[in-house]
Amino acid sequence: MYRITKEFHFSASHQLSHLPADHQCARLHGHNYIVVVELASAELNSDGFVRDYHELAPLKRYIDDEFDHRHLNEVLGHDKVTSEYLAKHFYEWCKERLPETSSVKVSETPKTWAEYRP
Ligand SMILES: Nc1nc2c(c(=O)[nH]1)N=C([C@H](O)[C@H](O)COP(=O)(O)OP(=O)(O)OP(=O)(O)O)CN2
Ligand SMILES: [Zn+2]
Repeated sequence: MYRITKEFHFSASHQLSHLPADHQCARLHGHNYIVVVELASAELNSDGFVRDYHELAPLKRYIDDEFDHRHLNEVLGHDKVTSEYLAKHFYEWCKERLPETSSVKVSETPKTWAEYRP
């Protein structure tokens, strides 16, 4: 199996309002998010690619237009804007457009990663 990844960055605010009021993440705050999309295939295409990295450009546009410098509770329309939910959201967006999508990882801080891999 061949696997490729590409990384995307955005900055956004969120508020995990469902958490107890004394939890730090119940307060409005922000992160410099990193999204890593993985694509997998048993075969390479005639160019020797799983998929040309350039074909992930629509994801960059989607992130820049809809997520960068925005409030994620508004973007996703709910308050459980965790990295787990974001990973699933980006996985589903990519899978619809790029069937080789195999997982998405999201980082909120230099020490944390959440992955969605069905
Ligand atoms: N499983 C998850 N746990 C938490 C998430 C999440 O998305 N998934 N999110 C948060 C907060 O939004 C935020 O990311 C805080 O993370 P945390 O690592 O607790 O923050 P710190 O940088 O302050 O951690 P320290 O290492 O303690 O300084 C919380 N949990
Ligand atoms: Zn947070």
